[in-house]
Amino acid sequence: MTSQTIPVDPFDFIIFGGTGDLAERKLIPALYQRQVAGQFSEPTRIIGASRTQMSDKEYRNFAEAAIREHVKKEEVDAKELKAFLERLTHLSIDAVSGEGFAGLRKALGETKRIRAFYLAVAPSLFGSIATNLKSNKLITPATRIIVEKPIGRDLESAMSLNDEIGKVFNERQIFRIDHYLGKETVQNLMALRFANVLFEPLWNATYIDHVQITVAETVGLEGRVSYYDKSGALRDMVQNHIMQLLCLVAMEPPASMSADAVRDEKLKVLRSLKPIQGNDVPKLTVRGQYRAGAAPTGPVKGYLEELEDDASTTETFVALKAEIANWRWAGVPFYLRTGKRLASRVSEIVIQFKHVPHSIFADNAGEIVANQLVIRLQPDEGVKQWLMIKDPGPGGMRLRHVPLDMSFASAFNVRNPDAYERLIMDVVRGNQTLFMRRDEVEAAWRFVDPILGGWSDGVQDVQGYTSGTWGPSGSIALIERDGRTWHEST
Ligand SMILES: NC(=O)C1=CN([C@@H]2O[C@H](COP(=O)(O)OP(=O)(O)OC[C@H]3O[C@@H](n4cnc5c(N)ncnc54)[C@H](OP(=O)(O)O)[C@@H]3O)[C@@H](O)[C@H]2O)C=CC1
Ligand SMILES: O=C1O[C@H](COP(=O)(O)O)[C@@H](O)[C@H](O)[C@H]1O
Repeated sequence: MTSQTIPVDPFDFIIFGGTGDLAERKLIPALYQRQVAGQFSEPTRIIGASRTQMSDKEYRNFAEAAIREHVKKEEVDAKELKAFLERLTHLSIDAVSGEGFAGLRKALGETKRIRAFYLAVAPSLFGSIATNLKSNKLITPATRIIVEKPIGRDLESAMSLNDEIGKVFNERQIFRIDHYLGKETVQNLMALRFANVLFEPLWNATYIDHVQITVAETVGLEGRVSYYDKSGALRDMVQNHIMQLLCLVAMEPPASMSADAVRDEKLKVLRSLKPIQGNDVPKLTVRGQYRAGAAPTGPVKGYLEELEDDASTTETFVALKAEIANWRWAGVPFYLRTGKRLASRVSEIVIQFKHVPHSIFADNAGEIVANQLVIRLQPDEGVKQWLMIKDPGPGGMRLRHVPLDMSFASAFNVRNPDAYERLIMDVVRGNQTLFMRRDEVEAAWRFVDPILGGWSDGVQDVQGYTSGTWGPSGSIALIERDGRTWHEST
């Protein structure tokens, strides 16, 4: 039996926003997959809550449609689907007026069972849901609350959101989701670093020239217009997902995999980031916005046309050069970039090692290319270590650059679970290792806030880039100024 199929204790899972987009596309399909994996014990129950009045039957129809739309056809099993749908009910609850919470109390009853409240609603509702849960005596010792990003739009709002939740729940009960931490390859990064003796001695400024983190998307707004235009790529992707990836690459070995051991080390990285502020903002950051062009799926509109507002300066692309001011990383740049409507969908981390200090080979042996480790997070998850070898054959000493290539799909013939599957089960198990602690979220905002401040001073224009390319020319200039180039992500 693998860890994916060890059953968890019975639990009650309540989704506030149970009829919303996140529930439909991610939460319900993820829960269904865990049913199929045999991870639920009886009597596990799932309650969708939202203001809309609907019968249990109507909610089950909604869930079935979500599963049929978002789970591969061959993974939908009639018997499992029926058993899963029987666990589902719907309650009409208004988070603001408090109407319906008494009904929730009645439905849950007096039980010691694990109780998880997933807040898949706008952050403005977090405080009133927490207060209503408390005043309706719905919080038991086995209660957990899961909150989605965005946790604030700057340090101040993040702190007040954390305060609101913290008035009702203690930190041990709060699970702040960053779904990137639930991705298989992101967890693999920890295995690669800390379960092999090979890399750790080289994992520092003596041997590493620089690090690149790319999270590139080909999609545009996907209907999330009003959220995205108020957010932009820095808040939407860098403050959370990319900062978390950077922490996992840069942190010291934690004492154990316990939640606080890992999170303490990540926090130290965030606190060691050199601030980017004032005159450094235009030098070290690039903001871009996509224009009309060709996506892999065909011609697409520009951001402003999609938005129907030609005054917006919201960035859909960010590149920045970060530095970590500590002994391990002093002088090693971390180049970060993310954007929508880019040339291909790829998320990867590139560790660029330094050149050998001296070549013993003749000039005609060919160039010695510095070693590179490429950790591909998605798609085609895997790890590629680029090495120099001798070209086979009798032609003398000719050097060749080749990859040691480990593709997870061909190495392990198993389904790659969605991040939400792993994270939801971790909530039930009470394991917070892959969830963000309050101080981490706030430290990430402390880094991001001065950049946002610099941008809002208007000294740095948003640069247009054609959809289907790798972003604005400023992004290429940012890294080429340092005599380096972006890894060609294909
Ligand atoms: N969608 C996504 O991919 C992602 C979303 N998120 C975050 O998750 C949260 C939910 O997003 P999303 O699902 O897209 O949002 P939607 O707008 O699609 O859904 C919102 C849900 O909240 C319910 N709701 C609204 N007001 C109330 C209320 N007063 N009381 C009770 N329920 C209410 C709605 O139902 P009803 O109107 O019937 O009450 C609906 O079920 C947001 O914070 C978002 O930023 C984070 C990452 C990704
Ligand atoms: O959190 C978010 O992530 C998605 C990208 O997630 P992925 O798992 O598909 O890589 C992004 O599209 C969205 O804008 C952002 O809110």
